[in-house]
Amino acid sequence: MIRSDVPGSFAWGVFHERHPKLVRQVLDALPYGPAERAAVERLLAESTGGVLEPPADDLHDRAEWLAWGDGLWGLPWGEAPFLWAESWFYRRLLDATGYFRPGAWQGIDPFAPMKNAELAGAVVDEELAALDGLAALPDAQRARALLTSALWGNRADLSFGLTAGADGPAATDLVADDSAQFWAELERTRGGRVCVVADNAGRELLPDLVLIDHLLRTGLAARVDLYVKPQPYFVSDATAADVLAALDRLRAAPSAAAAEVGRRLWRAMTDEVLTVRTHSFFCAPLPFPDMPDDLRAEFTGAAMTVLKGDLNYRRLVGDVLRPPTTAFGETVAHFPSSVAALRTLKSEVVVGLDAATLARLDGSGTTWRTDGRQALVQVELRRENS
Ligand SMILES: O=P(O)(O)OC[C@H]1O[C@](O)(CO)[C@@H](O)[C@@H]1O
Repeated sequence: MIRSDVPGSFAWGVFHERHPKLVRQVLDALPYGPAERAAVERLLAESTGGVLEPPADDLHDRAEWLAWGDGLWGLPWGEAPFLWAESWFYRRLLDATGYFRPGAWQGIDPFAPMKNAELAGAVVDEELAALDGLAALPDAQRARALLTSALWGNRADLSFGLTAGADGPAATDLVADDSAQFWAELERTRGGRVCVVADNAGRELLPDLVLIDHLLRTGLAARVDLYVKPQPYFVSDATAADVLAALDRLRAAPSAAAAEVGRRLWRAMTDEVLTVRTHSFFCAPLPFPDMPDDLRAEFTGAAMTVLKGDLNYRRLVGDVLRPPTTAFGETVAHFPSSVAALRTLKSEVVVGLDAATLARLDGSGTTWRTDGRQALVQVELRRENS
């Protein structure tokens, strides 16, 4: 299990380098009062040098967190599993900013200013304008381009931008590519239900929505269930409000093709062909094998579940350091439907690489596991359910 108590490690850097910058951004972006500011600063101090204080009495989800943290309360933060500690950090940040408490800040997404700025950027118009050029392409070629955009859209993650620099690294490599299998399976199950577990809002969610429109428009999916977070999480993770903002951005885009995608998706939502769904599990500090039965039942029978992004990947294959040549299928046998992971590599976890690729990456002298320059499309089929 990865922990964040080794100075210099990636996980240590997330708590000791990334979170302080994030906290500054949050406090600069909204005029929180002294009580919220002090609570956020206390959280930063606790999470970088203190112990895990048990949840306060007034937390509405106190009982769940007490149970999830059983055996961890009172330990230094770095001794908790990395994914657990990150998840608790974001839960506590919402508490500190008053997100759940009656008052002026209730329901205010502390990351909204960053998400809004990203969505408003001129670069988004440029990205959407590219859709006009894709319209004339044959379906298969357009499909490839849309999958690629959804995949690399994961690089636009705002949290990642905090350490990667404004432009981020260049997209250079696909370390595993099951995309042919992805399209072949969707063709085989044509007309089925596809689940998409979203990751980030803004520049990742836009290409995700365009891909969903393609699946619906071409009949590869008759229905799509789009899963988002029930509350702000990991900085840029998409909530239902972010889906609506992205839909508006598409509908109002100068690009005719993008605006048409927005209108089609709007209709798809009103017709319940596209449903936006959520579940408290998506903000729980748990891996997918521990998902509750009601959510498991929703994925069961889907023709395919597409899991976007790094965090979903960690929850899917486990936040542990396995030999990277471990078969992907071995790590996702717990999942109730066929799965496709679309992810750029932004944490140390990776499986399903072939030995030659691994040797090349290890010999490259780069921080390939975490620098976001590599991406993967990994598919595992569960045919008895489709
Ligand atoms: O947005 P993504 O692709 O899930 O990536 C978020 C990643 O950023 C990190 O939070 C690092 O801060 C990783 O722990 C996490 O996997």
